[in-house]
Amino acid sequence: MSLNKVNSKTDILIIGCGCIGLSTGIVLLKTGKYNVQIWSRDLPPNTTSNKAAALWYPFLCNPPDLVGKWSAETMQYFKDHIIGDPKSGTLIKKVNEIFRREHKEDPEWRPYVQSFRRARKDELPEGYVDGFAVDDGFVMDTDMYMDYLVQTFKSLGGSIEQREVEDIREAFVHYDTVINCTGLGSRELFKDKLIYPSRGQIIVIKNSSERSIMDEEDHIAYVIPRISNTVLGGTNQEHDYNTEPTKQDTEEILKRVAMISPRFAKNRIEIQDVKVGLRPSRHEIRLENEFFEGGSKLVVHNYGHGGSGFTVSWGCALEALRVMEAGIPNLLFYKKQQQPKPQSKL
Ligand SMILES: Cc1cc2nc3c(=O)[nH]c(=O)nc-3n(C[C@H](O)[C@H](O)[C@H](O)COP(=O)(O)OP(=O)(O)OC[C@H]3O[C@@H](n4cnc5c(N)ncnc54)[C@H](O)[C@@H]3O)c2cc1C
Ligand SMILES: N=C(N)NCCCC(=O)C(=O)O
Repeated sequence: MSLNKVNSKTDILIIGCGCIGLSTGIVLLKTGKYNVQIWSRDLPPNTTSNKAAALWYPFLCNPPDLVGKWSAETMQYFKDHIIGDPKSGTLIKKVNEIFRREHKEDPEWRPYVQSFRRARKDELPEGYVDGFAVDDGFVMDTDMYMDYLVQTFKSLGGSIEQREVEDIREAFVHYDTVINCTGLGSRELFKDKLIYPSRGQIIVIKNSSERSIMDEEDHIAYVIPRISNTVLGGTNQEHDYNTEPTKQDTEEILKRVAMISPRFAKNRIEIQDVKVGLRPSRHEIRLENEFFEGGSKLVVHNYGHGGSGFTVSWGCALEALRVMEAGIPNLLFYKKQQQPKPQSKL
């Protein structure tokens, strides 16, 4: 009994076309063992992923040890396969996280990131006494990067269909193995009430700046320079589903950013755009197998990346491949179990 196979490759469906679904699809296609199709209700640029800042730096995401491992693997993957390609919209940019109070503890992901160091005094704006630094951090011009992922996925033979899945059994009609990269959509599709929105608003401006700088100690303030513009942020309103920007949040963000980067206090800021995204927040990333229909169908869950989807994307994609390949033999076993027993001749 074999799985759905065409041209001796196993057919896999991915639900979701955000940074997680696309990264996972690319990793599967690069093995040469799978035909991969994506079904997704929204396509770039209309995904949460497209609303991200985005830079490499763990944030609002757990569990800490795995996020550290997957963040480091993602940084290495970017260095090996992406940053050198100008079409990717990525740039190496030092990042500083700064604190108004002394911060004795290093971040939990420190053991995984060799380039981590403490900030120098000259990197701290007035009123800040401590900080972290990652000199080989990098940023993504999000829409450019998302288009790059779509093009890479398609160039490897992947196909994308705009299609909402209301019941996972729709997918099982055509596929034995499905990878769930629906982010916040898992709240409905898999009735996972542990995943909820954390609303983030950002401002896109013309000015650029030489580094990414963030204060996330008591509130959120960040400046993230990109190729074509700079992102100022942000907010983190849990269980808030409002996807419309508010004037109040814009004013709050500008006030907070002026404190971490005085140049924004002095210069007139030319706002190009204001965006809102709902981070898929969960107490921890769900990256595991779940069997359905008596074990004859496999769903690999890969969702709940909170404020770090881009930062852990490739580490999680590689883990999803490993988890899926550990699950498929059981699928075959269950399918064999369900085959009708040959009638005895006696
Ligand atoms: C303001 C803001 C700034 C951020 N900045 C950063 C940053 O600097 N660095 C970083 O690492 N992360 C950042 N993030 C977090 C990052 O954006 C998310 O972690 C990431 O986008 C999650 O990716 P995803 O693919 O899981 O989700 P999504 O991008 O939401 O993709 C989910 C996909 O599944 C589809 N889908 C859902 N349900 C169904 C269904 N039933 N049927 C079919 N399709 C379905 C959706 O249409 C969508 O295509 C930021 C987030 C926000 C809001
Ligand atoms: N430590 C961070 N990554 N914060 C700054 C980037 C924005 C972000 O991740 C979000 O708003 O979710």
